[in-house]
Amino acid sequence: MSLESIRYERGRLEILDQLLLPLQTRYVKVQGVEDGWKVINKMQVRGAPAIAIVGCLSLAIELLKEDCSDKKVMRQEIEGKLNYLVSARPTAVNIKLAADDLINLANSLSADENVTANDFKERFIKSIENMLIKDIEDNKAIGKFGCEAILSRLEGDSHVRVLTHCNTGSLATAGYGTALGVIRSLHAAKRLEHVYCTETRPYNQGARLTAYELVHEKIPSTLIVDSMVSALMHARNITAVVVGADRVAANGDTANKIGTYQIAIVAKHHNVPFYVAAPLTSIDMALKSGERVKIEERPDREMTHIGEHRIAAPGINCWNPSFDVTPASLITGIITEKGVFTPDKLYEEVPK
Ligand SMILES: CSC[C@@H](O)[C@@H](O)C(=O)COP(=O)(O)O
Repeated sequence: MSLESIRYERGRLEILDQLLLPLQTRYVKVQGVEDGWKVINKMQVRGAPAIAIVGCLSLAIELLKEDCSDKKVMRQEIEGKLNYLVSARPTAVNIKLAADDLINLANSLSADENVTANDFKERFIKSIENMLIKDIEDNKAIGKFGCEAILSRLEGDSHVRVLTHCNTGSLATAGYGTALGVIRSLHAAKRLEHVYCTETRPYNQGARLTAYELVHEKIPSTLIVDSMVSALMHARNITAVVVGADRVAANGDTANKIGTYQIAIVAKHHNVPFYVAAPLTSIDMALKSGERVKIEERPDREMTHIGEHRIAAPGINCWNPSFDVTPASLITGIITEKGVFTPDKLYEEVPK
């Protein structure tokens, strides 16, 4: 069974505390929007799709407890709470797009005279709950399309060696994963020889989370530190790089975990195809290019310490941007649940 980052049943939400992994497995209760904001902001739950789903589910939990018979009041509260949740982390677009959709839904339910306050609440909560199912379905489709795209470039039935960065698996989504879903699909098709995952400093999503998932799934894998990527491509004949995304602009520029950009440059140099695997909910068509993506800067402590242990010289200044933007020109294809798009065709071909 794959790892479960989000446990939900109506009225009850728990998330696997990713700050404690891989050494401790502890679920944290999310009792409403305030808790939702905190677990996202502290990165107890992280990964663009998981952030959106947990944020919205925290609202579902809160709404269920409330006894409100005025649809207009409910609509107004919903909008305020969603905007608050979006502010927990700024770079991933999924939660913003989900919030926009939910605000539209709340507006139309509120305006519809045939909808009672109870119907409003029920339909609104149901729509949030559906995100869990849809995310897994989308990830499986991403896995299939990505697997086909990578294999289509090969001659015969040779096996592939893939490099990935950060964590894009079950822990970052409702299940299955995006880039890690592609890797899972290659493995299921018995065409994966090996996957290499980067440590992903400073928060170590690769060493702590991806490595944990790969070991758990018994997928043949090796951990490297971020500065080994060039050496790996030179020495190990990598077939493809697959990474996730926090926000893909309309021209294909992609914001993802810090370090993605330099991997894309190295891949270009070594003629290794570089894929971004992301659901359509990670594509921000309102943003022309990656130039204006707001890049979250995280506390120095993530760099200076590992756990409670200080590793950096006291007094040193730190710069800790959590994401970078890979230009579209370095990206071979964007793998979505609707197929694989080259960045230059993204805007015109992706179903709106
Ligand atoms: C399917 S997760 C895609 C991205 O969100 C992932 O690659 C990433 O950058 C996660 O960053 P994080 O800071 O851990 O939330």
